[in-house]
Amino acid sequence: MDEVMKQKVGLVGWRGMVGSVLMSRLEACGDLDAIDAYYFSTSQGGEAGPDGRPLLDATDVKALADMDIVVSCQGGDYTKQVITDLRASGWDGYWLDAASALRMQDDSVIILDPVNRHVIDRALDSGVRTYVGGNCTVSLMLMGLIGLFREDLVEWANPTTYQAASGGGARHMRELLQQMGRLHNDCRELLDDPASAILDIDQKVITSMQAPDFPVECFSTPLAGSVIPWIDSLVANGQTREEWKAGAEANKILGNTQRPIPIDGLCVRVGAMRSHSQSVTVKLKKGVSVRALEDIVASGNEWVEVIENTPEATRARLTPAYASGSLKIPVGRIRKLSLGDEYLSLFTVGDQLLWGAAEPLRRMLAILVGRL
Ligand SMILES: NC(=O)C1=CN([C@@H]2O[C@H](COP(=O)(O)OP(=O)(O)OC[C@H]3O[C@@H](n4cnc5c(N)ncnc54)[C@H](OP(=O)(O)O)[C@@H]3O)[C@@H](O)[C@H]2O)C=CC1
Ligand SMILES: N[C@@H](CC(=O)OP(=O)(O)O)C(=O)O
Repeated sequence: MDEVMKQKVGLVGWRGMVGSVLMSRLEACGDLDAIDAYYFSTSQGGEAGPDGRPLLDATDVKALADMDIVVSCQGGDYTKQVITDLRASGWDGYWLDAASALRMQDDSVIILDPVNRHVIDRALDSGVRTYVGGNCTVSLMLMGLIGLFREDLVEWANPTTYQAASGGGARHMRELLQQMGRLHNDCRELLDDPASAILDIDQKVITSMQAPDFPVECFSTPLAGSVIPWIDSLVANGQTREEWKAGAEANKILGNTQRPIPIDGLCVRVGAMRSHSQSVTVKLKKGVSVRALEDIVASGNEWVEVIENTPEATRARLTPAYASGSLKIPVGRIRKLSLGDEYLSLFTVGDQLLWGAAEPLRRMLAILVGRL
């Protein structure tokens, strides 16, 4: 029997942070064996790639056009640099992208198949060729809350996020740790002395944070021991781009083109490493018991874990420390607000490099090669 021809898949950005997570998932899930992988680089063309063959030049449109599928984790500037010429060359392969550049275009679909497989399948049937991973916070919110959206219970949602340093990229993660180390170092002597006064230690921390040589090149301000209630640029009405994405992207993912659900809130950077958390107030369309709501949330997908609303369970399993490095989507603190029976409060966490970036791409590739 003839062996089925494997599709040629160009991997761009595979050695970056998101790309590395994607590569390890492709390997762990056996997807690499199902494709004919070609490795590209914007800076190391010609050097040996991970498969021993020379890396292809990621800006070479002819080399890209030889692929059936291109998966890019290289960033939006790269996408903008090549996509127009690539499409203009007549290439009608599938472009899968982690960057936001093409997300809101009419001819692209935002991929999060446990949430919108129906949207993806419809797009594939109608010949759509561009599939883009969603913003990490948006994807993680929908992974946790999709049960509520499916039951048509959400009148509006108001998330407040607690976003990890990894959302800014690898350099930001390093800077957070440098800041933590600097704070510890500057108060170490007092900290080691059990008789020292806590306010003296605290003064050392304040002085350290405010020192002109405190490392703030990436965040522009201390994050360790602090929070930053601003992510990305200003768009309009005082909203940041990260906040704008919540409503715009979530409704596109859900396929709510006619009647978008209002989703807006505040995005905050905190000193977590790679898992984003968010506290969401949901205005329900009708009063439903907490017990029933827990079941509905749990039914969202196989990765959701409903966490009992107790201090023990919350501390053990509703934290970045628990979710990081896994596909788990814990959802907890599920309770009604004293504002009324239709006001639901909950908290959810997820690894922003997995469901927030690499995993939707891996799964879309698996869909395209018939593995999912
Ligand atoms: N960070 C995040 O949380 C998310 C990021 N994204 C998207 O993914 C894009 C890539 O993000 P991210 O993975 O964080 O970016 P990285 O900076 O980690 O990697 C991007 C590229 O930098 C080049 N590079 C240069 N020096 C090195 C080095 N020493 N080690 C590894 N790579 C190096 C590589 O390209 P080359 O081989 O061509 O030189 C690599 O593909 C973002 O621009 C964004 O659009 C999407 C969702 C979340
Ligand atoms: N902006 C996100 C990370 C990110 O890359 O988002 P996007 O894929 O929408 O550009 C964060 O800072 O946490």
